[in-house]
Amino acid sequence: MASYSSSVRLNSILSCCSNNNNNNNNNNNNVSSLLSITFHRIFVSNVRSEVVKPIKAIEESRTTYENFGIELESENPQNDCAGNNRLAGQSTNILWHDCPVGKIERQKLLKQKGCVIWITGLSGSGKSTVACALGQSLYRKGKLSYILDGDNVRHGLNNDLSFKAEDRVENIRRIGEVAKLFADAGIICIASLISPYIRDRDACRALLPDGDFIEVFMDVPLEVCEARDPKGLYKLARAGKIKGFTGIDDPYEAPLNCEVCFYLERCREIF
Ligand SMILES: Nc1ncnc2c1ncn2[C@@H]1O[C@H](COP(=O)(O)OS(=O)(=O)O)[C@@H](OP(=O)(O)O)[C@H]1O
Ligand SMILES: Nc1ncnc2c1ncn2[C@@H]1O[C@H](COP(=O)(O)OP(=O)(O)O)[C@@H](O)[C@H]1O
Repeated sequence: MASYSSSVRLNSILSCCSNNNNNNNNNNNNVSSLLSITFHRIFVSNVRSEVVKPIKAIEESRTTYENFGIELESENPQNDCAGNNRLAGQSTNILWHDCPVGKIERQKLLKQKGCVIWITGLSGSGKSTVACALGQSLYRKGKLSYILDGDNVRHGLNNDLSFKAEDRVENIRRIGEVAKLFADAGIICIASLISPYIRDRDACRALLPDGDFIEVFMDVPLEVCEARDPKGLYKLARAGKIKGFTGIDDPYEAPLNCEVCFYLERCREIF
């Protein structure tokens, strides 16, 4: 059995993330090579999601839920449990403050291109495993990356959020914003979370320049994830002890046009 990390080959990720030219060259141009190397089991699609709306990270503009086109369905959709309005941006009379040292300078310093690699899939599909393998390989190549793992972020920043639909939306929104900051810092940000809704993932994509958001789908069937069940959560969900578990009694919307798809058959070749 090959180790997870040794099976990762990242030359294309590095070429995608390296900053040899400063013309903001689209990472998308390199995406094919990018993750085609990551694992032998990668399939690459060059087609970007049609769902993506052309909302871009215009620094002067605020990000609001309206940008995301999100309609929450709770009784008081605009209020979170603390009674705060989460729908509309609450910060008014604010102006963006620019610094002479920006993303381009930071990227030059780090000799890499900041971007977001967004790994989505069911619980147990292998998101964290792939995220760690990528992180290790990048580290060995001298590239600075940081993993935002859904489970881990819920221990801190997002520990006020449940798994209800509106809280998952907020979870993804916050992690999307944090990931964007990491990318702006010039860091290769690996976000690994279930992120079950297409619209939320596309909203995160729309925060970044074209090509800087690489969506990776762990296309592993529910039966396989359930058989793995490393944390025993599927068993609890089947027993009705966890309500609203993704794939059991909560939805998962598979990507329509992600950049990279890990198929189970290919996974078997390695593991
Ligand atoms: N109800 C329910 N549904 C799905 N997952 C659950 C649930 N309750 C707890 N967990 C554990 O939380 C981890 C998923 O957190 P995420 O932040 O990635 O979820 S989400 O993106 O907001 O849907 C997930 O971790 P992973 O197995 O790494 O995916 C689970 O361990
Ligand atoms: N390709 C694979 N083949 C077999 N087992 C795997 C594979 N990838 C991950 N695993 C195992 O599956 C379980 C879930 O992996 P993990 O990365 O924690 O998934 P997730 O983060 O999506 O919940 C772990 O026990 C891990 O060792």
